[in-house]
Amino acid sequence: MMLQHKILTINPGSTSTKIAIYKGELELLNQTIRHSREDLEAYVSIFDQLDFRKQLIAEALQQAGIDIAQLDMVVARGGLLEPISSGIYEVNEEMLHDLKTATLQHASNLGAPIAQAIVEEAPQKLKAYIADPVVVDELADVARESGHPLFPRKSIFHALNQKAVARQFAQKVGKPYEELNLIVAHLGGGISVGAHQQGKVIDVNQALDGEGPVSPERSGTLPVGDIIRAAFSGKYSEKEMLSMVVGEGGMVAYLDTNDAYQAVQSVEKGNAKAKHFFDVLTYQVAKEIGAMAAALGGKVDAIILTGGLAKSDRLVELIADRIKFIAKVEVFPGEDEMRALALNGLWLLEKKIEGKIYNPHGKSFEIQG
Ligand SMILES: Nc1ncnc2c1ncn2[C@@H]1O[C@H](COP(=O)(O)OP(=O)(O)OP(=O)(O)O)[C@@H](O)[C@H]1O
Ligand SMILES: CCCC(=O)O
Repeated sequence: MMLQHKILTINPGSTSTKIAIYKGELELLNQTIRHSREDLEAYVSIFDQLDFRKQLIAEALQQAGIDIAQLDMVVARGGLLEPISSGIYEVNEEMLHDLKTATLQHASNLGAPIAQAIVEEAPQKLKAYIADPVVVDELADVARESGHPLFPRKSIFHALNQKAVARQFAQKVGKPYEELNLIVAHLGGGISVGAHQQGKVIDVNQALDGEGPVSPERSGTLPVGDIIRAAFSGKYSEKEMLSMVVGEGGMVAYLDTNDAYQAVQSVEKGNAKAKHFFDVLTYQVAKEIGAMAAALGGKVDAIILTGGLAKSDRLVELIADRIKFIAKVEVFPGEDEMRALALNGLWLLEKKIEGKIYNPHGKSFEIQG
């Protein structure tokens, strides 16, 4: 029987806020509200954009004829919280506090507070949730150390899309996700490569500002001694150094664009610089996949390529040629984070999964109903 729950999903990004409405698994609305650089520059911190973005969502819903009184749930993308296990979490005071005071700024920090503000305005009893935020942490103990006890590794990656495509693959091959060993490479503005061992991401590069392959907007792993010397050279401010790592690193630094689609097109037209960059990017992605194959002890059922860059046959081929000796390569081009949020909400409403409580000072507890 088709269930008819209505769910609003919200995904705040650096230059846009995406919203979608699902009725059961059916998508009724999927809209990207774009924010100009000038609009966002008016706000000192990402959190200051809360009312601005919430208001735009309210207007978009009104224009689409969606009444929040008809919603059964609001699910948003989670932000840079304390490390937590995979799942769907009800928005609570601790979560809102941690997001407001988060050291790392990321637009997804706005997901929970926007969702909460919307449910508070609803005439009916309505709850706000986040699902599989970027801080999902299932690292194996051996994967937690870096090379210095002061700097343990962190699990920050595209958990929402990685888990969603891994589950889609599992469904396709008719096996539970929890029985498969998969390597998932999310190739977007940032790149994360995760080792999924029987349903847990036991190792993954810290894709926000720490490790991994070069990507369209991020530098990935950099030679740390050279970075320290540059930071203390007096030539650069902290802000400039950080933007070399995220925002103005990677392809932006090499090719002066964050548009990988256009850059790949220019390779077809003979742009040697762009060709070299993508040879490097695909080489580094393949190396990271090799590392994750070792993390899985060589037992790999499949390698999944996903994200915006996986829409390019050229890039997929360059990566696949180097790693197909490990396992078969599956491609899930683009990302479907809105659907992944909605499905988490649906599974909760249908009681197929249980909601969790965000409580960073203890464990996550299952809640009733
Ligand atoms: N057909 C294509 N070929 C190559 N690159 C593409 C193609 N389509 C989109 N892209 C590129 O994919 C990138 C965006 O990917 P995606 O939408 O997964 O990233 P994002 O959501 O902005 O960031 P992130 O995935 O890190 O959250 C852009 O650089 C875009 O130009
Ligand atoms: C790794 C953090 C998620 C993102 O790139 O947006």
